[in-house]
Amino acid sequence: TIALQHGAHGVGRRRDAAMEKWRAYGLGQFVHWGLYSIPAGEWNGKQYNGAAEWIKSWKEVPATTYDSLMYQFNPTKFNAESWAATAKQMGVKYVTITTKHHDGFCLWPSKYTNFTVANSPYKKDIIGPLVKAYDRRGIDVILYFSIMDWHNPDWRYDIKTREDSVAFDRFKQFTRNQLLELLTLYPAAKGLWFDGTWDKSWVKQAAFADSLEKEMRAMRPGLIIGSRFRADEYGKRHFDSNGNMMGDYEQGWERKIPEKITDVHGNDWDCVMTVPENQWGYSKIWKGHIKTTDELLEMLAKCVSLDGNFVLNFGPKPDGTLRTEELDLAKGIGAWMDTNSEAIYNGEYAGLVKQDWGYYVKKTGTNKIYMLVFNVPVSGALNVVLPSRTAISKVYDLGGPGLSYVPEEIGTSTYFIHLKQQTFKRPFVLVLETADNSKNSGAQYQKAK
Ligand SMILES: Cc1ccc([C@@H]2N[C@@H](C)[C@@H](O)[C@H]2O)cc1
Repeated sequence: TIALQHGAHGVGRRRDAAMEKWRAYGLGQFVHWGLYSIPAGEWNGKQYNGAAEWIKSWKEVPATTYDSLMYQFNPTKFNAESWAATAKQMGVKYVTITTKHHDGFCLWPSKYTNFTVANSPYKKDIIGPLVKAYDRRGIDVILYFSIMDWHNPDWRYDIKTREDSVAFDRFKQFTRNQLLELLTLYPAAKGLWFDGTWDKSWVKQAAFADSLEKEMRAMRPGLIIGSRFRADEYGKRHFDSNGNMMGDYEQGWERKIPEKITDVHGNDWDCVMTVPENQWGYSKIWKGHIKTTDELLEMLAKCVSLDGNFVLNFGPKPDGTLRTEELDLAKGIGAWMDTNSEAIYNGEYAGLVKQDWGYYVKKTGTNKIYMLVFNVPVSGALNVVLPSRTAISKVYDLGGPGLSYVPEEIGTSTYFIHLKQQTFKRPFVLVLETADNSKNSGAQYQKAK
């Protein structure tokens, strides 16, 4: 291994209560809201074909004109309680909220810049009410913060000259000031979700970022920070020069999901996902495929089955309301979670052979296995292969307590669970209770004929 001053400071998973709680969340919500929500992907009647929250980077958009959107920010219908109630009904356990995106506009009244809600017609703090509304419903809050800040004249993409270095030193102090300000103003926040950290200017700040991370963790014991915040002294991001993960969980799964357990290297991780192909901020027109409730439920199941959390993005409208499509998805996911959330919360990788019918989830600390079924085979027989000397002692359906199943043993620790009905309208969950078979002779299952 290479001697590193600013590499990963912990190897393996954090075992403290705060991180164990994060690991158990299963389902989260992302909220992208800011000035970009006003143009919503359109400028002078032309469609921006990138992600709506990146419209300031479009050559058609003069930066100063974009920044004057601050004088239009007046979400008269914003109600933090209704956003949090929607999230609660959906069954999310944590929410990640943009405090400042790349454009530099702050949704809290920062005293380190004028480019904040305080100088908009709305005037009031947005972050405070959101933290309160979500937190009092038992939904933990994570604050999204973009290091890259297109509004701040001291921002640099790289540091080439003395002048760059002087300016960027000011920028680093500004960044530290804003982060300590956020932690001070919103002590209920459980973590920080960093973005905008890929440019050389920041990647070169291994020492500064490392000491800032230490300072923030000292200020807020248990604080959760992902792998995207800082690079090591060789510029390695997410995983340091010895291959150890930076931060507390892997933040690489943006709009993509790992295929198999070896893809996640035994680390914690979350997947952040958009409803359309690639829009985080509110976009008037959603082009391409819009994910359905069942698609999103399958993504959720896949993430939890591979030891991760699934975080679905909402892009509220400039008036502060949520768009219909997102409200409908929240309802659809919430309805499924009402019946099946037991298979999502406190779930982890079950270590069983993956089958075509769906995903296994093991309840942390138990021998309870959930089968989240998305693809019913024509045969109606769900194949289950358990570790040798393990038997199924009981199977039941989370959705219908009356329905029970008798597994047919077709080989050593290998079963078919025969489904009685043939049509299923919704994904469903079977619960397996397993027992050590080595001493068990009277297991309740049919011997193969
Ligand atoms: C190339 C790229 C950079 C930043 C992003 C930001 N990360 C997401 C979580 C959104 O905030 C998006 O704007 C997306 C793609």
